[in-house]
Amino acid sequence: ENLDTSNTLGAAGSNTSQWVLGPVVNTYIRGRLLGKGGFAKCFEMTNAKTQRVYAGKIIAKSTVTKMRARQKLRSEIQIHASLRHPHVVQFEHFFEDDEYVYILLELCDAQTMMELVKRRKRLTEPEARYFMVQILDALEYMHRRCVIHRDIKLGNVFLTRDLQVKIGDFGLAAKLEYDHERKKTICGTPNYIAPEVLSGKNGHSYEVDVWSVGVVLYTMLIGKPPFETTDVKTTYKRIKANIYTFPTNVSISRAARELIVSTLNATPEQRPRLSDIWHSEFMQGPVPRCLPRSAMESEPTAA
Ligand SMILES: COc1cc(C(=O)NC2CCN(C)CC2)ccc1Nc1cc2c(cn1)c(C)nn2-c1cc(Cl)cc(CCC(N)=O)c1
Repeated sequence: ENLDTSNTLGAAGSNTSQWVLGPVVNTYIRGRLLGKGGFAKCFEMTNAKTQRVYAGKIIAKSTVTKMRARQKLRSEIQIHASLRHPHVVQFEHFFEDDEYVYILLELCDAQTMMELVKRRKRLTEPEARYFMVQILDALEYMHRRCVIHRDIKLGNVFLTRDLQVKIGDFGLAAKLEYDHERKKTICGTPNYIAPEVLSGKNGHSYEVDVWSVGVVLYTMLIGKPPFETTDVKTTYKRIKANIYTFPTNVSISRAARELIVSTLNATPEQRPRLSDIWHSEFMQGPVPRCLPRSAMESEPTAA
């Protein structure tokens, strides 16, 4: 191989890729396709030497042609690479060659909370608290580092084999340069988008992640998102008008309802701060220390 110091892709077979990292050659075996998202395809990638398996997001440069999209990708990599936390997907490495950008990330064997909630229909309140603790932990860490995730949704809450939460996908994240900075724009459509992002009047900040936590909590307990409709425009109208209901056939505690209502406040300043959510009545309830693997399939029976 040309042992130059840049990360170049050695000439190898289609499923194996070699990167010459200065004197060290890293060979990765590309495995099965795990899924697609945005410009990326995600494969299992195994480091031939260490046998460690990663989630490798591979983006064809030919699809990321506009400066805006390239800047977004650079920003995702820059922000994600700067984070290290037990409940944030670990950013391992990133390489590029003439055709592709490769982002090696921590593999989460149990996929995301979207699959879990789909399979279970809805979660119990103790289970929701178990996940909320880890999501709040990760978000407090990000906010302390002036990072807003801006796309917190079930599909971005990844789960390890032992059902530990790992927040991923920093494709819509933003780093604030100073504390009271208000972001004016966001390119891309967050699923659980906050009203102030839609109106764009006075910018948005950390409160958008609190809004999304409310949407995640509602979705875990009810089984579907509060503003979901068949078409995006109607969903946006409901978000702007703050129209959502608690279905009568699903019973949730008053404390859960109160926490959801407080986080889904149309006025960002009136929402609780992340630190306030810890002291909400809902979060004082019992929190399982861990969840049995069977929670992926059925409601844990009271031990
Ligand atoms: C073993 O680990 C996984 C397995 C699967 C899986 O079984 N996917 C099946 C593959 C077969 N098809 C038919 C159904 C889904 C899916 C995800 C896994 N793990 C897994 C996937 C991961 C990550 C960590 N860990 C990270 C970080 N980013 N991504 C990532 C990245 C992209 Cl671009 C797209 C997707 C899929 C959509 C989604 N949000 O889940 C995921």
